[in-house]
Amino acid sequence: MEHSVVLNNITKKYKMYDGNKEKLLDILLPKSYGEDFYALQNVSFTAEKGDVVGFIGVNGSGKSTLSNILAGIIPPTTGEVTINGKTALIAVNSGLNNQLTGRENIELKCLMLGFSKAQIKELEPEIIDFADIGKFIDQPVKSYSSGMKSRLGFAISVNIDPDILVIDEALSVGDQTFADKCLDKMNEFKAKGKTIFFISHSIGQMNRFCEKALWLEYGEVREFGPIKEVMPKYQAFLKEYKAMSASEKRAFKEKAMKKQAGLVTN
Ligand SMILES: Nc1ncnc2c1ncn2[C@@H]1O[C@H](COP(=O)(O)OP(=O)(O)OP(=O)(O)O)[C@@H](O)[C@H]1O
Repeated sequence: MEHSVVLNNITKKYKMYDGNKEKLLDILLPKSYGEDFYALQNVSFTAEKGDVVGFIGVNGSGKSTLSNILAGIIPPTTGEVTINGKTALIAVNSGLNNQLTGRENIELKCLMLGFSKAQIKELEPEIIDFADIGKFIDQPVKSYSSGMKSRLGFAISVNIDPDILVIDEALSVGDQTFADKCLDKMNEFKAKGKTIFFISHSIGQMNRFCEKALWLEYGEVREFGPIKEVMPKYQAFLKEYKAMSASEKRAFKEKAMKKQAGLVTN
């Protein structure tokens, strides 16, 4: 098997700001808390070429942070990331320059990836056709709806022929027709043996599309394995979590936040 992505002991640490989050921590952790916040802690896993991995976990567990690290958008604080191939991230509100028009964004992204002017000229109509956003292609991206941004982001990412595709909630905006078109393209990529990381709030979509699942719990890997084995455990956890009383939920969240603030290690 050929390794596509190897993550070794990845940690992503953020500094806490003076915003609501700090106030929330003040309420939950009145005694003391670190200034640091660990969005990811000691995350290690290997994905083989052709793996289709779903990231699962409750809100704030680190799925998008991990996607951004895989796509090279942000670096980890510590740990090693080995990526064999060209990665493309498809996410809502990510990777597009708001000041530039859609067409200029296409050109910029392609230039950054090392495409020649001639290659860009050839690719551009395909991307514009896939995005299907009409004359908005020559308007600045800041005037786009989130669905339009997602369409353009998806169109660019799938047409630059990446080896590794990271799809973060991109199908949750926009209409069903476009989502179906994207799913077709994703299945085409899967059939070609490309490596795919997929985040969706739809458990059905994850079960249908992914072969493996990485379950993140407040920044740590709780399980990684075949989705058929991991998803039922995650769903059992969700059921248990939903059945908790308000005080049990609070205790669970408090423990997680202390962990993420680096105050407890287990
Ligand atoms: N730039 C940042 N500065 C500080 N904290 C951040 C930053 N980005 C993310 N975080 C925090 O890191 C944690 C993980 O966030 P992330 O967006 O990766 O989670 P997620 O699993 O994708 O959540 P969701 O399902 O809600 O999208 C969250 O508590 C979030 O508030």
